[in-house]
Amino acid sequence: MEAGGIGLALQARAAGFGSGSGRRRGGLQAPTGSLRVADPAGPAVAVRARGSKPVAPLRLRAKKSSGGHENSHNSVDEALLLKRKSEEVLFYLNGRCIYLVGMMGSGKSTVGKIMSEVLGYSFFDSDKLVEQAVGMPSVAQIFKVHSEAFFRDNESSVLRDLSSMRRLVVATGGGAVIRPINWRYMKKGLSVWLDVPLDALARRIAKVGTASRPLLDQPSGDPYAMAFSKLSMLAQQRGDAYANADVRVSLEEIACKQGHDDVSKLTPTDIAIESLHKIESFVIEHTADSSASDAQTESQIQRIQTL
Ligand SMILES: Nc1ncnc2c1ncn2[C@@H]1O[C@H](COP(=O)(O)OP(=O)(O)O)[C@@H](O)[C@H]1O
Ligand SMILES: O=C(O)C1=C[C@@H](OP(=O)(O)O)[C@@H](O)[C@H](O)C1
Repeated sequence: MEAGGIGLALQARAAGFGSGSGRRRGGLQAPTGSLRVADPAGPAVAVRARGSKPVAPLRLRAKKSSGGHENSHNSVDEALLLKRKSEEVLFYLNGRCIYLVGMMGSGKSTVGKIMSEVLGYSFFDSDKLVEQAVGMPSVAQIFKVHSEAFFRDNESSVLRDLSSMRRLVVATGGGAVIRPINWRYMKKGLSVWLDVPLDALARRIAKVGTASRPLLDQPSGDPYAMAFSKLSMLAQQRGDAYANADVRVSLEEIACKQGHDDVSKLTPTDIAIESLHKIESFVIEHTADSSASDAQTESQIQRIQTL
């Protein structure tokens, strides 16, 4: 699927609104739904969950991204480096999707948009797709009106539907890594963990506020201290879940390579370049013997399932 020229219709019936044809999980009616890719060059491809009944499709234009960060390109050199790297990586990717994982505020959306732009991929933010599927304006409201479990069910449905598509960069929600089934979907493409120190995350979150992130939302207190303490707790609960990603992009490592130790000096473009570089190395290493690497991926998924 090429960026820009694709209309994406999200047909979804949210959990609890349906007639009982979906999976059951934890006492909830699991969501059913589908993402439909309508390619102007050909017929619409419907990827529908078995038993799901589509209702009024929501039209969602795959966004051609603009980077979205004031300081995304430091210099012409950086932009050229990014472009050159993306051209190399495209060859190896062969249409596979990229899933960005990482804690809240790690830059999945910001870096993901830059990557999608240079790769000519479409960008999707899975939180936004969940909001559309459920028909609510924000994740915060979904948590409040329904529950976290309801949100997670819908998140899994969105990832399942995305997993049958190609040429996407997907910014996943920070908690998508906790469900093994989501890894089965994400392993259809390449997953990239943006590993950002908690201190930097808390500083970013304190700057933008926590209203859109219900797990961090606090009515009072010092924004940085509250964000730091909640993020630390979540990081501990999530343990090694992020490390299931195919590649890890450590901001501390990038800063170190640049000869300093201040991750706040790194631009989203620096991080996008490093992500592409790591993806390239991973793919080269794992395509040497593709049948062996398929088996490796399957055994990795089995390990995740049994954790
Ligand atoms: N490299 C960076 N340096 C400084 N701020 C950043 C960087 N990357 C992202 N941000 C900012 O941090 C906040 C969270 O970024 P976002 O991309 O929304 O994270 P996520 O999608 O992982 O939750 C945003 O305000 C964004 O502008
Ligand atoms: O870490 C998490 O559990 C969550 C992260 C959020 O996404 P971002 O990582 O994009 O903020 C969003 O999915 C929800 O608030 C839960």
